[in-house]
Amino acid sequence: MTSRSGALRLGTRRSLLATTQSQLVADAYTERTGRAVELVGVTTFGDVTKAHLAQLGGTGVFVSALRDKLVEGEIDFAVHSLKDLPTRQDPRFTLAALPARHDHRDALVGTHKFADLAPGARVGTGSPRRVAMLSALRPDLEYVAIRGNADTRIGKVNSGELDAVVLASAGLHRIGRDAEIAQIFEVEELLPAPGQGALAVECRADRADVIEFLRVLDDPRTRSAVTAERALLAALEAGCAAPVGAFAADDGHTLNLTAVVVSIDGRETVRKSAAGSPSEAANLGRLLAAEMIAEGADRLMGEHSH
Ligand SMILES: NCc1[nH]cc(CCC(=O)O)c1CC(=O)O
Repeated sequence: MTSRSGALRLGTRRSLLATTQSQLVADAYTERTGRAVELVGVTTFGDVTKAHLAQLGGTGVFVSALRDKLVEGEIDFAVHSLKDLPTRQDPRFTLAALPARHDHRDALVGTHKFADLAPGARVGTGSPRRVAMLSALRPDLEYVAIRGNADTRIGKVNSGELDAVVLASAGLHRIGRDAEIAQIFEVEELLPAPGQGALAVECRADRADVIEFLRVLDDPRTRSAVTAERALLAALEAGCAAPVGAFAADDGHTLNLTAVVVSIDGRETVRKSAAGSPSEAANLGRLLAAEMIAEGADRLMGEHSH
């Protein structure tokens, strides 16, 4: 509450996805509390050097620039894509709210559905997880590593350089590009990244006042689901580039978690599900990870672990 107007200051990167996500959270906060939120643009090193860093394990660059502003007291909170946040908790910060997740799935952008792509068609994605799982379904397609924001990626389809690209459905909806979706993959076909589609509202752990204000944005069922997904990812000791998919859903009574680890060529898979109490979400994730490791999941991850 340190802006002159008394509004909470929300620091945001300047990309279209980041500003849209921040505005969504700001609007939800204002709607629920009647209080204003002031958006503060933060230019990060990662934004200046464009897409390259984001692929070189550089998502941390985006996160840490906003965290620096939290530490300096220039902003009160920040909104991240949860799947870009490292699973290792930094004790200086807390996830004050995990708003309701609306779509966790991956989407195919292009003119054809996945099954209708011609053999040899070129499908763009920068994610080893997506390549591994899609290769298992369609080993006859060519998977092309691509970088950059959604706009750049979709541009490669419109220019004819690629036949399709795979992106998170949630991001496409948020930036208003959902009309270009040819197909949404169900989790039986393509398990999303842990935390995909969820937003993380982060503030300093020592700001009890801000934590209290932001609590209204938290959705307990989303929190238990993504807690299980991220505990599993952490227990697998998988790096952000590892071919790990996970999805959990909390119906209010039971938390169901499904996870998969795929070898990079898509030929070998360890896929398992477990159910438990939402209050034991982290334990459920760790338990399932241990079972998957016992079945060889760590060997499949190979060079992509850590
Ligand atoms: N890794 C980049 C990233 N981080 C969050 C999203 C989309 C929104 C989300 O998953 O919450 C994306 C793009 C994508 O994977 O298509």
